[in-house]
Amino acid sequence: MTTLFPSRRIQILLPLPLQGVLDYLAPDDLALQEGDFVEVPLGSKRLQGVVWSMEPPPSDVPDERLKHIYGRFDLPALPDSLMKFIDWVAAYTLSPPGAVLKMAVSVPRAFEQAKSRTAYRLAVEDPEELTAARRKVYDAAVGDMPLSVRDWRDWAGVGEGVIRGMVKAGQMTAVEIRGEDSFPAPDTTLIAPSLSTEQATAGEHFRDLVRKDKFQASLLEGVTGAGKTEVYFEAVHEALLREDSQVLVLVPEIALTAQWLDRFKDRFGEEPVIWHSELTPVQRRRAWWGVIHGNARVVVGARSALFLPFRALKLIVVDEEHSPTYKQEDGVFYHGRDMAVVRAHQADCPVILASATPSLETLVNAESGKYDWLYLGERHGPAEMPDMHAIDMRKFPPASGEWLSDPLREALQQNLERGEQSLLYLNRRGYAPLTLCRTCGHRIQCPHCSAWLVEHKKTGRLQCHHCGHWMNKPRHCPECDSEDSLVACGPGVERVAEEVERLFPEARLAVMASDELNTPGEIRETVAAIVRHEVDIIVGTQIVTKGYHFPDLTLVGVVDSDLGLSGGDMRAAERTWQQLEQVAGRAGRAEKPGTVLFQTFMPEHPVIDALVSGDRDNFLEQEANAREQRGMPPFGKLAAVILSGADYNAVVTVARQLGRAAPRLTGVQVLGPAPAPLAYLRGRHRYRLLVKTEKQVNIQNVLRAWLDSIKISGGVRLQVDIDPVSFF
Ligand SMILES: Nc1ncnc2c1ncn2[C@@H]1O[C@H](COP(=O)(O)OP(=O)(O)OP(=O)(O)O)[C@@H](O)[C@H]1O
Ligand SMILES: [Zn+2]
Repeated sequence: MTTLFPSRRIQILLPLPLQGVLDYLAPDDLALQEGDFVEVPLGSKRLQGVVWSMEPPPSDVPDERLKHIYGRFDLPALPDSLMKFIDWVAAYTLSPPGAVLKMAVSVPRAFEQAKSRTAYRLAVEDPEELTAARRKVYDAAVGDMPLSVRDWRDWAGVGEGVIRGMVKAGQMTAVEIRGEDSFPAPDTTLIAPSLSTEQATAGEHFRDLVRKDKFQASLLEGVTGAGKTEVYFEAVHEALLREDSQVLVLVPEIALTAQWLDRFKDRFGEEPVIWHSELTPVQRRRAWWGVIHGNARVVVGARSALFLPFRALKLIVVDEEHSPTYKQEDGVFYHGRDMAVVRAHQADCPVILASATPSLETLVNAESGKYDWLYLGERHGPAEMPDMHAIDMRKFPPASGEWLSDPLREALQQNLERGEQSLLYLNRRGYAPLTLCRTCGHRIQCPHCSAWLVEHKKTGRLQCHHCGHWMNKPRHCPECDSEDSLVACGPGVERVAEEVERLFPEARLAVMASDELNTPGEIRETVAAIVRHEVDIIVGTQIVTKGYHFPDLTLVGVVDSDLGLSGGDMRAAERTWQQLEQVAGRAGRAEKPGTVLFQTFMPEHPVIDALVSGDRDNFLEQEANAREQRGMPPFGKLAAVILSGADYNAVVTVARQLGRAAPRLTGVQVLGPAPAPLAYLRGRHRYRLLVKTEKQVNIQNVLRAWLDSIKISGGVRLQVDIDPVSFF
């Protein structure tokens, strides 16, 4: 094609996992700047991309060979700080920049002009009068956001008829919304709760940092129930006092933050803008538009919110910064907490990492003075830290097929009699983790994964927790065909709940696990029922550890404190301590004192000792020393290379090639290849290699040189995980 108009060469990044930017031509008279959204031809397709550079370096491709862009979208440009962040994340994680860009712009119909449409908003006067189904809808409402009938249906997990019925009954009102409708601004004039001295000191420190308007990372550490949220709300408030400012709060699991949202609304009069992967397309688009146009002032979201196009980010908060859910382990592998610090650096604003159980990585940075370190040593109000005790299961073994020891049973009984709430914690979904044949010893495995199938009694199924494969529980052993010979081994929450029902038939029981509580609405419902004290005993998995505040909950029993301690990776002890400290932290958060009982076969284990004695400093110091001696993070660097494929031989061949080509450099050590602990996952065989380097080594360069030297074929997928968190 000959050029009719004078044009210039620009570089476009497309949201595709291609290697880099592509050169295009743009007409001279089209006002363009870096960050602009444009439409371009690629092959036979029309694609949306972003102008990445207006001054591309010289290339061998002559202008005549280049294609012209079609045009520019009427959207604000992608902010410079986000473009830098995308490049940085791509380089750090060894991902194509386009794959990272995709996370920032994967918004349905982001580029179209919005059409107006009808949505419905709740107008319920007295929730007590609602039918059970309508109550579900009411409880599912997260904020005042109007939704379409279909979105309400999905969100609340009810039929469309329920929604239409509510509209008819005047319990919902119709509103016309446009995709780019702006969000109401938070109210900064409301009266704040009065802070304790230590809360106020920390709060003032953060206000100061926000006023300075510069990058600074801080650790906000405080015992469970210390009121960390109130304290970082001070910083949020200060940031909101600035015109057009934006704030990002990351939380580990957005579906579980109903209580947090209520508190935000109490403090700022409005709901924040919510961002996570399960938003409906309309919600997603509206939030994204709000952020790029600047009227979304506070966003609370999952890790992916880091890639939203904030124009004027003045503060980032990472709540529960220790949480493993911040790590993304597919596509672009990244750690949300670490990337939040980078994002803040590029936006030149403060970042607050909050936790009662900070990660070792963050503690090391706080200790070295790199991060500011604020500490809250006391619970808010009259609440005291709970009493913690270990129950030595060697001395109090439960009968076969039972899981609660006598001391724990007695404590439950007494708590029931006092009319207080108890929580039994076991981080295992389902009824039993293993089904075994009594006759031949056969264990029922997933055909697609090297994992046992987990029995779920409620559905009568055996289910794989990795790939979702399931089968009905058979009467006959699939191996030896004996009838009624299959037995359930070990406990899951359903089985513990069964034991509680047997022991305390009069107690009102709630099971909280991600199986039972699928929709966010149902989780919200259960949480509300617990707060209303319509539940006496809760049996739950790790989803109950997520920052909940139940004033009448005074007893926490950990069914198996040793789960996760044996045979684990380098973070097993740290992670177990964090989980147990967090779950223990649910006890006694208001006037009534709390007790925590840890059932364990290893009462002398350092983790149990740290919990019971409260001497976490000593425990964490030992953990840090052990890691330092082995050159493990944060004292050295680590990366995992994961190979997978349907063809076992192809995977092994590539793994061996990589092993042979492993770099032999000082300060660099390659471990493996070895079959992954989960050697077969979703129908793919898996091998792993670990690269460990000294801190000053540029591990990305080492990896690039090494991995580029190998040709990968036979359908083998290679994934790089910098700073791996899990090692399965
Ligand atoms: N200054 C205050 N005034 C009134 N209420 C407060 C104050 N500080 C904290 N609270 C209340 O105390 C409870 C515990 O606070 P919060 O949930 O923020 O603790 P936390 O430090 O985040 O604990 P965890 O780490 O266990 O989640 C909440 O119900 C909160 O509203
Ligand atoms: Zn499976």
